[in-house]
Amino acid sequence: MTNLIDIENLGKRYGDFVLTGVNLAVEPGTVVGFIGSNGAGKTTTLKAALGLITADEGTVRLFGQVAAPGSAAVEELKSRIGVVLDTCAFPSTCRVGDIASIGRVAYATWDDARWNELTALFQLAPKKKVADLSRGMGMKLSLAFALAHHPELLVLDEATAGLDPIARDEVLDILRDFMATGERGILMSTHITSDLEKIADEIVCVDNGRIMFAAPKDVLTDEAGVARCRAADVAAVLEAGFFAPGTARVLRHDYGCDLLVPDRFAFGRAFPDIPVDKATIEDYMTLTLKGESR
Ligand SMILES: Nc1ncnc2c1ncn2[C@@H]1O[C@H](COP(=O)(O)OP(=O)(O)OP(=O)(O)O)[C@@H](O)[C@H]1O
Repeated sequence: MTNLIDIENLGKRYGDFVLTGVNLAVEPGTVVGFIGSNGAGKTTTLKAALGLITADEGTVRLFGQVAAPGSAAVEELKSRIGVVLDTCAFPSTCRVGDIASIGRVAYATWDDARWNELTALFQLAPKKKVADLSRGMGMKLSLAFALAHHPELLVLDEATAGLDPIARDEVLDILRDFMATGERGILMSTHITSDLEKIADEIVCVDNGRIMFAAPKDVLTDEAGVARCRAADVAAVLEAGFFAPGTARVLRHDYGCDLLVPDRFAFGRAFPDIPVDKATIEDYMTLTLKGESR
C-alpha cells in the first residue's frame, strides 16, 4: 500500500539551527507520534513537509506523488490532508458559524453535516467570535475544520496542547474514530507523550534537527524498561557485557541511577536482583537524549 506521506532526507537551515537527514513516513492505518524537546525541529519538519516553508533539501511524497510547489497537482494532494498547527489560523473577527463558508470554498469534499456535528460536540457556539475563544477552544475549532473535509491524512502540531484532560480524551476518541477505516493516518507532534501512549503506533524522536530514534510504540512501552540501579549495579551490568560499549544510557539521581534497557524481560532474567520497571515514552526519550552514554 502507498504511504500517505514519505519524507526523505529533509533538510532546512535557520541560522545556527540545522535540520538534516529527516526521514519519516506514515503508512495507511498508522498514527505516528513525533516527539522532541523545545526547538528540536518538529514544527519545521511538519511545515516543510506541507510546503508551508521551503526545504533546503529532501523529497516529500504525498500519497505516493511528488508534485511541484504551487502546482495544481500539489494543491489537489494537499486538499487530502487535514492540518492543525499550534495556532488558530482563522481571522479573529470571524464567527464560528462563518467558518464553514471558508471550508466550502477551500475543499470540494467539505461536509457541512460533519462540521455541524463536530462544532456541536466541541460546544463551539456559532455566534462566538474567534477572538473570544480560549486556546483550547481554538484548537478544537481548528480540529473540526481539519476533519470536516474528510482528509485521508491528519497532520497535527501540538493539537492537544491547551486542552484539559477531559477534552484531550474527547479528541483522542475522535482521532480513533478517524482511524477506524484502517486506510487513514495521523502524523502528530506533541509534548504530551501520555496521549501517544493511548493512540500512536510509531514514535519518531527528533533532537537538535536530527532523528534520534524511530520505533514502534510497543517496543518502547512494552519491551523496554528502566532498571533502578545502584552505582555498583551499573558497573556490574556493563562488566557483564549486557550492552555493546557506548550503547547504555544512564541517568544519575540522588538516590541511584536509572538505566534504559531495550528488553526488560531479558534484563530481568540476567539480573534478577535489580528492579526494572516498564518504560514510558517519556522515560525512553529522556534517557536517550539526556542519559550519559556508557
Ligand atoms: N521562521 C524562523 N526563523 C528563524 N528560526 C526559526 C524559524 N522557525 C523556527 N526557527 C528555529 O528553528 C528551530 C526549531 O524550531 P521548531 O519550531 O521546529 O521546534 P519544535 O521542535 O517545533 O519546538 P517546540 O516544541 O518548542 O514547538 C528553533 O531553533 C527555532 O528558533
